[in-house]
Amino acid sequence: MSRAVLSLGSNLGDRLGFLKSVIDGLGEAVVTVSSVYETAAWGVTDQPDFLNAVCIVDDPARDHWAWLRAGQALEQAAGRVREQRWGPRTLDVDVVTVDGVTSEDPRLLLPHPGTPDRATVLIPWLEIAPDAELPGRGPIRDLLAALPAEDRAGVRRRPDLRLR
Ligand SMILES: Nc1ncnc2c1ncn2[C@@H]1O[C@H](COP(=O)(O)OP(=O)(O)OP(=O)(O)O)[C@@H](O)[C@H]1O
Ligand SMILES: Nc1nc2c(c(=O)[nH]1)N=C(CO)CN2
Repeated sequence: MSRAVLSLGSNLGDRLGFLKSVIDGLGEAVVTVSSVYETAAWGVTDQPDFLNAVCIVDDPARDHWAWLRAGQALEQAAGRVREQRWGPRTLDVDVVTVDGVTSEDPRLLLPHPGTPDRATVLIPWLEIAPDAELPGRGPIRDLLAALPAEDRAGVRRRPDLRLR
């Protein structure tokens, strides 16, 4: 299967540049890119704001593992150092869904299990795919509506920042 939803995040260094490196690096595989959002950190809240975005990618030559590897290679290229769980990072690329694939392998959980709880993923994804459903969980607009209002309020669109 070839079509995937990727979530991008950065809260260290050249945040916009790191998000752009994903769009540039994946090149023609990128179908749709959301706006950039400035978001309050969840998980570990005592860290700088993130820039987050979501993109839809499609490449018949790539399976779900290839999307994970592509994301990890881009994280490496951005100089990402794995330190604290949910801590600051130059670039995070999560595979949110891959069409037709569910996986319980801890190296690649699909759909990404954090998705229903993360306004930082659901808001940009809803922007580019208003009718999207999270496999097994229903429409993403319903998942977003079920989140606390303060989670949604922490995600602010930045129309002045563009990925392409
Ligand atoms: N759907 C997925 N997308 C990306 N990585 C995944 C996925 N499922 C499992 N992983 C695994 O998660 C591991 C840790 O990823 P990472 O350090 O980016 O976690 P995190 O971003 O801190 O937390 P979270 O995964 O909750 O967003 C990776 O080594 C990867 O193999
Ligand atoms: N706002 C926001 N907070 C986070 C994010 C993120 O992408 N955006 N990613 C994390 C680890 O994956 C931890 N916290």
